[in-house]
Amino acid sequence: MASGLSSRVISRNITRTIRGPWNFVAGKRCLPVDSSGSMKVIEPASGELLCGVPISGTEEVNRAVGVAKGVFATWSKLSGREGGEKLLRAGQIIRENLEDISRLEVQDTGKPIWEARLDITSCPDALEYYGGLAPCIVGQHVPLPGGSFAMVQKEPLGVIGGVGAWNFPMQTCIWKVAPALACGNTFVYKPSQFTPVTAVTLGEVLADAGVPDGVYNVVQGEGQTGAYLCEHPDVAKLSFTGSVPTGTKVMTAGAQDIKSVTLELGGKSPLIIFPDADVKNAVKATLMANFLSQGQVCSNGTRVFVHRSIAAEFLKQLVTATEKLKIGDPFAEDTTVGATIHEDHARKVLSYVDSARQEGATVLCGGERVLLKGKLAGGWYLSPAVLTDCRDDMKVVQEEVFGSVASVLEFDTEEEAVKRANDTKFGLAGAVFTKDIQRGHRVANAIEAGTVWINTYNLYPTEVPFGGYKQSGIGRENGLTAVDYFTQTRTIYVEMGDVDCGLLYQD
Ligand SMILES: NC(=O)C1=CN([C@@H]2O[C@H](COP(=O)(O)OP(=O)(O)OC[C@H]3O[C@@H](n4cnc5c(N)ncnc54)[C@H](O)[C@@H]3O)[C@@H](O)[C@H]2O)C=CC1
Ligand SMILES: C[N+](C)(C)CCCC(=O)O
Repeated sequence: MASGLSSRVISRNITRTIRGPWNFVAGKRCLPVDSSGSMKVIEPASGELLCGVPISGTEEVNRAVGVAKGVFATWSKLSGREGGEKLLRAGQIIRENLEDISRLEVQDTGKPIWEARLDITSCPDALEYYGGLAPCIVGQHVPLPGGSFAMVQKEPLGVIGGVGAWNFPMQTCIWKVAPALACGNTFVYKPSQFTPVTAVTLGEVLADAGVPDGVYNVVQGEGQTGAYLCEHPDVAKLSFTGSVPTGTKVMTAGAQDIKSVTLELGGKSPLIIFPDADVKNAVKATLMANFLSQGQVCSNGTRVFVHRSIAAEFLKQLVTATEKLKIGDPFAEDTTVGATIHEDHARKVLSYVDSARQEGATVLCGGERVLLKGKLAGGWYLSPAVLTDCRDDMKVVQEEVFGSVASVLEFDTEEEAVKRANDTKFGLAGAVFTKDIQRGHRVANAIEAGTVWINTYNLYPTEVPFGGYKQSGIGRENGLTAVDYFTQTRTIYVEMGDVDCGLLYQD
């Protein structure tokens, strides 16, 4: 049979406007069967109502999990090539609709359109990677004494419950769904209440790609809906992205039924710049490490350790580059800073700048609300902040701000920089900037984090694992490693001789 990839006859049923219904169960958009009210979703760019979304109750979560459980037997029995081909096709559909989906993501998140295009491009990257990998998810044959042998099988877990954050809505969802489905699992996902849109778009994409109804489902709601999903006895595994306090709750819920749990949590990552570094590249990386998506990125390198000998020059270049960032309409092609997700979060980010000032930091630029005109007047636009005169014990240096606030700290020796870099409860990421290859590797190996970049920042190709040390999480997403987190191992022992039971049996 011809591969779906060579065929251009794929129907396109993607909803391109902000329009409900917002649940996706059994292969179509639908209303929840029970609901405890409606969420008002605000468009970050304007502060105006984007849509109202009914909150799914226990009955709806039961329905979605039941549907996913019902189709598990069919989906998990497909060969890797049959299932994988559908994921490849889904990737192709997203590529062909990239602009429309990116625009939905901008409306939902307030991030600049050029960034949304990059985020959405990473979605087919993941679908294609795991679609291609699916036929290679195989077990082992283990020869044993006397001609006996064992088959070690990689088996899916069952229904996966996914809960996501608001900063990378579709990417976060697909990083979970693509490997989970490639391993033969089915899925129920609850997006963040702030960004309900593109998880539903993914349902339409997968349906168009021929993924059977019920393999992927979406329920909507706040923490309570997430909790129902995590506590559901028929959910085999939980995969969560969000804050540490909620991650703790998800893990606690999982503990009740001994569910496997993957957690992608927060960070307070170090970016260490040595005197031999290329300063322009270090400045570019510092922008990437702090100001993408309005600073709302878990892996951000918000503790910028700069060697004292180059600190003045580095700060000069960093402030110049930061002041050139263009705050504006997220849909404008030249905008580099869009809207913060919502007012409460913006106020929290600004409160960190205030606390830094009170503790003695100097704000070299930014850290203020910028009022835009017309339709954008209600959005919360914050100017990216660069802080100096920082100390390790300041609140802004200790806690995850999740906003555009870079704290610059000076250091004298490599040993000191590494020690201070690791003095945190988090361990998601880090980076080292140097032209000295030995030092680069030595420091990268000493940083206690799941990802360390040498001479760059915030790149996460699908091919490489991503996840945290310490309180930044458990488990890994992406790469071959993700397969281990969405499968379980069954050993079948085949006896080829007589049963040897020692002295137990006497002829
Ligand atoms: N990956 C990361 O590092 C992220 C960190 N954050 C941090 O968390 C702060 C709060 O942001 P939120 O979106 O409110 O993050 P959150 O961790 O509260 O929520 C993340 C997701 O978990 C759901 N949830 C909440 N309570 C739950 C429960 N008991 N059981 C299951 N699911 C539950 C939420 O509805 C949402 O979908 C941010 O200001 C930021 O500091 C937020 C998003 C991502
Ligand atoms: C990989 N990344 C950083 C784009 C998204 C990971 C989760 C997060 O920031 O919430």
